[in-house]
Amino acid sequence: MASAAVCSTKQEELKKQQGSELKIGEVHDVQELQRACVDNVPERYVREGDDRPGGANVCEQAHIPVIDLGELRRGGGDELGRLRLACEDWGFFQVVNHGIEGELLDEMEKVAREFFALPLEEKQRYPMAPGGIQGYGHAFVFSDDQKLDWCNMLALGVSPPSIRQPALWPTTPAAFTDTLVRYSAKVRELCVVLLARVAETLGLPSGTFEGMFGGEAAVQAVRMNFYPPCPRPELVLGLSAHSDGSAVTVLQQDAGRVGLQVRRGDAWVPVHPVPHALVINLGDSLEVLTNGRYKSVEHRAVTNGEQDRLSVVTFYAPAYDVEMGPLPELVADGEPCRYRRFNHGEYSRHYVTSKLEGKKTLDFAKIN
Ligand SMILES: O=C(O)CCC(=O)C(=O)O
Ligand SMILES: [Fe+2]
Repeated sequence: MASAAVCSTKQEELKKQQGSELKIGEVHDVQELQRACVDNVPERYVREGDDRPGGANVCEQAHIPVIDLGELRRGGGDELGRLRLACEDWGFFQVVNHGIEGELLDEMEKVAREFFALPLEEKQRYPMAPGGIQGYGHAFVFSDDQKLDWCNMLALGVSPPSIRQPALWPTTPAAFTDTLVRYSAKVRELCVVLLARVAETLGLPSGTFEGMFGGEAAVQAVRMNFYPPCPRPELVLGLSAHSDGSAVTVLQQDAGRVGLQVRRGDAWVPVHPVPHALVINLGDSLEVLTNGRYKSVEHRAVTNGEQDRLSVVTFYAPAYDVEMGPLPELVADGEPCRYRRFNHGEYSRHYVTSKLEGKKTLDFAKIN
């Protein structure tokens, strides 16, 4: 769900039915492949041409901006101006002084790592249905000729309660649920603050997004991505290039392990983790609401031969029944309206039933 695109329970049932008809072929558990000490990767993981990582189009010189949320709170310097630039120019930035204690981030990382370290049979007690989006497995696989990502995932709907599937929440490690609940509450607060500041950068009242997202009904989902070391990292992707369907995404990653890359023109810019900073990116929903003033930006994950990597990713989006479309304030005189109006649940459904393929899913909303 490179989005808040977790289905409601009803949608989830629908997908399960669809899933039983999907022919997705053999999808290996990549940790098991890695444990088996294979020195090559199955053909379905091997990418071609531009889709391969590395090479001349990786730009080591550029870095996504770092925004100091403490400074923003104090109204110091021109941090709001820097945030505007980060949204306009990058769609990606890291936040420091974000108000979430490092200890809680560490706890979240610990329980997620403990989960992925469990034996396969234990993790398979929380299976993601073929074509499904919640549970342990591989999301976004819909056909047997589709390339696969070198990644295991645990994806869970967090909020509102109607999207939670408690049977898919691991009971081992014992602290998992409590930690995720505490973590998610803090991350949600951060999303609200960020969206308030983003509204200000657009000259809108700070409550604009929160007001229209449906309060408690706003959708929050989490995906934990675990990338084991890969014997042929130059051939595979950890996660295919995509934009997130969310309004805003909060990504926590291991200190010192680089894997996330952000599209910038024809180049890919690696994100070097700042300890205890969180990576923020704007998703498709915000692109639509801002009539393209701020764009969701493509990103992907690459693997390496030596170290595993974990990311804990929260997607925050409007409630499913919210009517989407560019905000009238952002369709300036003479400027065309670039996106049609649609229901957010409809977009979510479209997103989670499409494979990850750059920004293709957003064609759904674009007016040519
Ligand atoms: O693992 C990463 O760094 C990327 C994860 C991501 O983009 C996602 O889960 O949507
Ligand atoms: Fe993503």
